[in-house]
Amino acid sequence: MLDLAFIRSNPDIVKEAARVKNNSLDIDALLALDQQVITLQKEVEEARARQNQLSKQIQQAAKEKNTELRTSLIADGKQLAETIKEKEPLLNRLVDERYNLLLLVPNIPDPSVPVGKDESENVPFKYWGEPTTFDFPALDHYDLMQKWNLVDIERAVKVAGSRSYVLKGDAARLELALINFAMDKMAKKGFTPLIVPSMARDFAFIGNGQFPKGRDQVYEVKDQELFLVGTAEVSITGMYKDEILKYEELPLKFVGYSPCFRQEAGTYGKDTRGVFRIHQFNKVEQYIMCQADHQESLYWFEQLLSNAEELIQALELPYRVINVCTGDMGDGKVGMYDIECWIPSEGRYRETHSCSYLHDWQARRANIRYRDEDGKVKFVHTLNNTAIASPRILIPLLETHQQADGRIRIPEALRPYLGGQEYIG
Ligand SMILES: Nc1ncnc2c1ncn2[C@@H]1O[C@H](COS(=O)(=O)NC(=O)[C@@H](N)CO)[C@@H](O)[C@H]1O
Repeated sequence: MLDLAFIRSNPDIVKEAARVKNNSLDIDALLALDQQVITLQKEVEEARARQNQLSKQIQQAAKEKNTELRTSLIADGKQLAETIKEKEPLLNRLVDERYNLLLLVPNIPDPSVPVGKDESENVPFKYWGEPTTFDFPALDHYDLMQKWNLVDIERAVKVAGSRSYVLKGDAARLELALINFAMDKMAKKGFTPLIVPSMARDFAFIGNGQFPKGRDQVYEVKDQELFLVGTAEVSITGMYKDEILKYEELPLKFVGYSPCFRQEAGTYGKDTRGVFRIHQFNKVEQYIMCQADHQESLYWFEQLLSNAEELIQALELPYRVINVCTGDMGDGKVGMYDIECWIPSEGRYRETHSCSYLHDWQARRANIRYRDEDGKVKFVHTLNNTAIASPRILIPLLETHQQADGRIRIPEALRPYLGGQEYIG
């Protein structure tokens, strides 16, 4: 959410942000509604002030035994009370309506963000490692997993329907190794490990930005006022709702693990083979709350990116980093880099990590503030990036490290988490 004062004084900037983000919100309609609220607010306040004045005059008239004046003042008071009774519910309804529209206002993308309509206009700007080639017939991740009995999709689908999977044997151990590896690495960098709830109340989704717009992607726990998170980011934002932190506490650095659940509405028929796009997965999430300063946010944005790069390099996976364009970045972001790992069987890079900074767009929605060194209360800035998301990361991992004899080499960095094991198969 943006500061209403900012929207009032910069309608064109906000309209341009909506345009480049394919956001259809009518900013003029929001501002017209805002004007209605301001006018009505003034009328109700003036009526209240008049009421206070009247009650003093009525007391005065009573003191002076001026019955005639007192009677007419009381009649005025009744008239005023009627006016307030009629205007107040309307004012409250319009304030709610305005709030619901404010939730749909996009953040302003940084000037460095490429303007584009969709992911085809994202801009790759960094490559690491050469795309893997093989001098033997290489298998894709699903064939590899079946070869080594690492997955059972049929039985998972029996239990949970489409886009489900069972990780078996070394794949199950590999996922846990990756999660521990990521948590350890991030903890060593001073990020506080968290294992957060995967069920959260609606205010956490509103605060994080998944509600109201992305509600169709979220599973609901029936009759419980609870929803399943698609990322630990939601739970962490919700944890700090309505709090006022001290600037000395900032930056808060979390590495949060949670099972993640996504309806993947609108992706019917896309990425249906294997475990690329599924309803439930596990993710280790980097999350930062820092002081409300653009340079501070940029610093942590770069830090979160390089943390993820370090992890991927340790897994020896070729990747590239792309600057996500306005049409693909979503409402809340100021800037967003995706990391895409090379998938040999597809002969292309595919997203495995997503790194964003949002200034105070989330913090304003979740009302997370801090008292700065001058004692001024401000909304914090928030940022997030994937550390590891599995099983998607298993796809480049298994494919890239398959050997001519069919076995899969385990990168050095993971071996301590697998009892020193060097190969799968
Ligand atoms: N449906 C899915 N199936 C498997 N993996 C997924 C799915 N959705 C997202 N992911 C993984 O989770 C990563 C982060 O998801 S994201 O929506 O892009 N971004 C976030 O959730 C942010 N909180 C940063 O992690 C993706 O890059 C991808 O690796």
